Amino acid sequence: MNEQLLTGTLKINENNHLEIGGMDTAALAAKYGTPLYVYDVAQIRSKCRQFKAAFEKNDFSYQVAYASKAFSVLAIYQLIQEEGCSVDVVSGGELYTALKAGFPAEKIHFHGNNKTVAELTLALENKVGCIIVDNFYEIDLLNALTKERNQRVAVQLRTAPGINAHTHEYITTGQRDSKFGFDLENGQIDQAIQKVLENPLFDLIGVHCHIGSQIFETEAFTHTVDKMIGLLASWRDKYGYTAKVLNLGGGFGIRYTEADEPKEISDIIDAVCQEVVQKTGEYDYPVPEIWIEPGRSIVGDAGITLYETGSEKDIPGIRNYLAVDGGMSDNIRPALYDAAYTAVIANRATEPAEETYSIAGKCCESGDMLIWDIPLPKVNQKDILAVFSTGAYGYSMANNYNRIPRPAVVFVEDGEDALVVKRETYEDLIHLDQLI
Ligand SMILES: Cc1ncc(COP(=O)(O)O)c(C=O)c1O
Ligand SMILES: N[C@@H](CCCC[NH3+])C(=O)O
Repeated sequence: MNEQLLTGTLKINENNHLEIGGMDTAALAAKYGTPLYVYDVAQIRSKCRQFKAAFEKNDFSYQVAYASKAFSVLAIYQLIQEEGCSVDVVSGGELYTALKAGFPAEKIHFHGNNKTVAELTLALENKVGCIIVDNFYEIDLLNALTKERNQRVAVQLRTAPGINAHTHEYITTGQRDSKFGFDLENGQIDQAIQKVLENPLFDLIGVHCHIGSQIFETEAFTHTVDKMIGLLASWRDKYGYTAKVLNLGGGFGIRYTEADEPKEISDIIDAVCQEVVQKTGEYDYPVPEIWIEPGRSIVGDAGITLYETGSEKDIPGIRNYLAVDGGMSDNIRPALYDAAYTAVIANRATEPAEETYSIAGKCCESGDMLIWDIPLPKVNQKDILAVFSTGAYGYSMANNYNRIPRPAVVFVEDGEDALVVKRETYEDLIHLDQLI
């Protein structure tokens, strides 16, 4: 096993078991059952602190807003609050969860490309810190709602900056052909700012962009900085408007497998800050606060999923399928994006690889595969398979296909474990159903 995958508190203990947060994964599987999501709390804290420290080292005003779509449950909002970060939410449901967790409303940023009146009203009623306005329809809705309520609201305008970051085409959101934000090239962003400046109840604090997800190229971020500061300088010239905030979104890549080489958080933030200083200097523009919205890079490699191994189908000369007790119902990313993961037999972690397996889920779908062709020791039934880096967009995209209950989620830290989401029961599955 590649040692690089042992991030955070992951290690192999004296029993040759994978350990996380000081807890033996085989013991966790026995205690809570499988599939089980396990999060290394220290690693989440460390990521938040790395982002913050990088901005502080550069003497920047900033907000690190955890993009909670990556993993949105009560306990994560509590943890993010403890670490002094803000959050970004993209729906009434995420907003509700954050508020229920006691997250301070003024540190919640509300996103979405089709926010409903009910969602905007919930955001206004609770006085969220900022609404990131995505489109003309939303400007009109928010215009009407702020006037009706005579309520001032801080807004940012979301732009599609036309940066084509090198990533999977389905998760690239910053390019021009995108459903998100106002186009930068065709004048729509200028129409948008003019409309926003007309309403005295809008406090336009700045501009937002997000160029995609799982990005490794620092240049994609610095290039975005150039474009955005150019936009802000043009707005100062045309409208006499000076922004307080430049929000660069999220997208910082993590290691899923040995093939991934993510940059250090501090190196990316250093480069971004230097570029901001350089470009604002060129335009003689006041250095804005920089806000970012990391999701994956905060929780992604802090999470692992534990499965129990079950049936095996060996087709000699073709492939050896090894099925686990979960699959696309708890991690849809391989099926959706061809996302690659790697894994280890958690209860025999240092045994040498002897066979090649393809890890299948238990859903009634041929595409329900978690990992193709992974070398592992000879697997027994009821071994524990630990899949690495499942903390982002795993549980949050889990579903009940085939009426498979969603897994439990456990937080571990300093040798203590805490159940933060119960395993769904069959009773939960029919909870909303009604007989005719
Ligand atoms: C607007 C916005 N901000 C932040 C994120 C978080 O991205 P990531 O999890 O890649 O950091 C996303 C998702 O891609 C997003 O759409
Ligand atoms: N859900 C995606 C990322 C989408 C990012 C949200 N804008 C993933 O699993 O990688």
